[in-house]
Amino acid sequence: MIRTRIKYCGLTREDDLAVAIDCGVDAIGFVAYARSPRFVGAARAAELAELLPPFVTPVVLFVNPTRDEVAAYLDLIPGATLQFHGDETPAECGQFGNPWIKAARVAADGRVAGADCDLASYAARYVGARAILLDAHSDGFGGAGKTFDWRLASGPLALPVVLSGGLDASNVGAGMAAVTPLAVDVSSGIERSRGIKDADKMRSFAAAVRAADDARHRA
Ligand SMILES: O=C(O)c1ccccc1N[C@@H]1O[C@H](COP(=O)(O)O)[C@@H](O)[C@H]1O
Repeated sequence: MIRTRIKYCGLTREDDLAVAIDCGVDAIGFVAYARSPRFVGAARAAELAELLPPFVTPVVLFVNPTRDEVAAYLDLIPGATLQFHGDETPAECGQFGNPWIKAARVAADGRVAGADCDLASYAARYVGARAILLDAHSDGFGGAGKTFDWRLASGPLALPVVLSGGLDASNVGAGMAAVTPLAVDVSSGIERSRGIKDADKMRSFAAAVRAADDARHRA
């Protein structure tokens, strides 16, 4: 039985990274969106990525970047997976040759914000992605700590699902039961303040994911 992968996103500090690694996470996200309070520049992201052990994937998160912005991160972290949260086209996401993930901002009516289609059509459109990341529609482009109606994501999609948006230790098990994602991704729910992670919350979140996996395997 495959265990649910865990990605912690928006890390900015070495101490937080050490705890995340100790939690056994599979991926760490660095935010390359300059308007985010979790923003880290390419050099700082590379410094942090250097500390990752083998088999923990660095992910760099963009919102409508220029080609040069992405290239600046890839120069320093060539093996990074790219995560796109804006209105990037499939061709724009795929042009770097790196693995990439496309975020869908799910609105209350099941439509994908900025795309005027439902989730199934959106996933089919981005079929070159490694996965579709589901986040709640919010005023910004994501990372708002807001959940969406998980029932909207219970049907089959053309891509593996990364469940995200307002997850924390108290609700991630329910989200996993509703969506059966490949992975879960969290930022706000493991923070003390924007960009500053909380060790206890990181540990509780990982434990909650493991407990939900164990419960599913026993059922
Ligand atoms: O983290 C940010 O500031 C951010 C900015 C712009 C787009 C996405 C962003 N974060 C990602 O959003 C999801 C959900 O985050 P949360 O757990 O609800 O805070 C996650 O993938 C973040 O990495």
